[in-house]
Amino acid sequence: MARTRNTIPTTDITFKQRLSALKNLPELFRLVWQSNPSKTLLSFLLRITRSAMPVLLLYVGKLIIDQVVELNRSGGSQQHLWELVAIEFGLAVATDGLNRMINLVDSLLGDQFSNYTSIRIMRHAATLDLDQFEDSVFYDKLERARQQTVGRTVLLSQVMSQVQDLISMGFLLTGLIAFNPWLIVLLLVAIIPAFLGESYFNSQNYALSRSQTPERRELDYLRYLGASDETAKEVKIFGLADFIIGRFKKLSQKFYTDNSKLAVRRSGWGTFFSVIGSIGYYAAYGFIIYNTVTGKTSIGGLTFLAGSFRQLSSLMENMLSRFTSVSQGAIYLNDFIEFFAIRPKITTAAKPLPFPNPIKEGFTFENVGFQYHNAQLWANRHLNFTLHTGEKLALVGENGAGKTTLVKLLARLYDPTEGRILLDGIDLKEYNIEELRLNMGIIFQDYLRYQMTLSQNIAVGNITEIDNTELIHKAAQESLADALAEKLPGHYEQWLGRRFNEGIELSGGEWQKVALARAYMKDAQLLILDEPTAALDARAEYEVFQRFAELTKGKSAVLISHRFSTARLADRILVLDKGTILEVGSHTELLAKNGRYAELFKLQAMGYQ
Ligand SMILES: Nc1ncnc2c1ncn2[C@@H]1O[C@H](COP(=O)(O)OP(=O)(O)OP(=O)(O)O)[C@@H](O)[C@H]1O
Repeated sequence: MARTRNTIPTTDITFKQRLSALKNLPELFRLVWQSNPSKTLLSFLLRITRSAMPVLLLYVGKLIIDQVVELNRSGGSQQHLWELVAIEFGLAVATDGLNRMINLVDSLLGDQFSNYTSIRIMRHAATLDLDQFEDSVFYDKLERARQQTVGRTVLLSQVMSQVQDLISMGFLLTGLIAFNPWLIVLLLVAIIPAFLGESYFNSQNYALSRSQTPERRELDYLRYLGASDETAKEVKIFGLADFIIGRFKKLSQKFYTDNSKLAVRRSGWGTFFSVIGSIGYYAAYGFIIYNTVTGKTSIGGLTFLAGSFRQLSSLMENMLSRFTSVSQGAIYLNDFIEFFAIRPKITTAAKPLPFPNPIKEGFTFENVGFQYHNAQLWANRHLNFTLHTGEKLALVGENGAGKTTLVKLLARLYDPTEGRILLDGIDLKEYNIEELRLNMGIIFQDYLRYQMTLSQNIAVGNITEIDNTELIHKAAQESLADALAEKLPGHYEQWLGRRFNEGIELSGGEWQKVALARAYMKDAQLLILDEPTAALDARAEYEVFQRFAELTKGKSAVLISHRFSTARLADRILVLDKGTILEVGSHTELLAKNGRYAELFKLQAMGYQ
């Protein structure tokens, strides 16, 4: 499906939006706490202790200098001086130790947090509807939520550092205010322009990166097309390398140009603001020196105040620039939170009915219509028929006639846009959805080729039976995949596909037999095979259907096939055209009718003559 371009605003993100994004931080803390409460607490305690260190070090430094000056001037015992030096040494060692512990705890916590959120994303994604995945706006959101796993870990340690610096500042400010409150004004003058600049450029960065999401996805796709085992064959045969590389170059160059323009502007303004910051610092420094020279402050006081001012200004600068990235991270967090706020529309009723076992009447389509999200045309319309218990129904029709969509509706991968589907006279929506799917064995034409072992590939049909070797072997026998298992060096434990080292690639027909075995893993009441034999050779197809007929005796089945040799085996055939039912009947009835079915059947038969 062609994805529409996401309508992302490329305008600036205002300061207000930035502030309001901070409301996401409690949610971040909640998630961090959930991923590991004890490490979160430890990190917090370590940071609080660490935040007292700068002011303590400066203060002890002041006492040392004043003591040295005093001893120089009037002599006396040096004991107190050396005690102070020992304290400063202890503080310096403790600061270093705390830094290392904070880094360690943060990185361990970050890893756990990242795993925890990745698992939450997968869990939530598993609850969502198929059509939500097919919606490009949703897809972009999912992509950003996924990409931001690392970003969120960084955000976490930034927020923690912010808290730590804030407390450090509180300590330092107390000292500075006690000396002269005007120094605070100088501090603000030095810092605020830099903050506004940072804030502006960060919002530009965010808007740019957001607007680039669809292109970034295309770049990833091109990277995959250009260098992957799955695509190599077609890329070679069609000589697509230059085409793909050309498109990649064009897109990546555009990315580079947009990003570099912004980076250059940012760097220019950054230099300007840092000069302003230096002016503010030296003005304050001069003021303190003047006070020292005129005897209002001791030399120890000079080092303490100058040190405090320098540290405060760098802390404040750090905090303010970190604020912009924290708020930016918080805005990104929106995507994450919004992703979790998406609720599936296809759900189980509040008081679901148990799935009937056995099914008495069957599935009845009552004027069912379905239109895909963003599609102009209806994929199915005015469907009225009953799939009776024990009946084998074949769906035939040209490409795009709506056959696969019809079975997706049966499995409630989508709900009808109009009309309803009844099971034993009751709306399908009233039944437990998990039970419904448990009672259906479906193999789609685009089934997955899991890069796993043969036995796992079969077991996915009923994953709760993954350790039931007997059942897996039986399913393989029924789908003719057992001969394949014998042939493979690792038999049922043979790794399939080429992605991993010991993997062996299968032929299309062999894969299909493996996929078919999945349908036999469950004792399903309804079997749906969507073009199950397209890749099988004539003998295999004949055998598969012989067995299928035996194995599904008394069960309902829906077969989608373009091969009339397959379709004719069904009790009844539904001929679909542009989503609606054109003809219904058995093979003989439809031939006698001499309509579309007869026409297509004769066309195919002619091909064999
Ligand atoms: N995920 C989708 N989003 C939008 N439109 C879709 C989607 N899947 C199918 N369609 C459209 O719905 C119509 C019916 O598709 P469907 O896959 O049901 O046809 P089909 O009869 O199974 O075709 P085929 O024989 O080619 O497998 C087609 O026009 C197709 O373009």
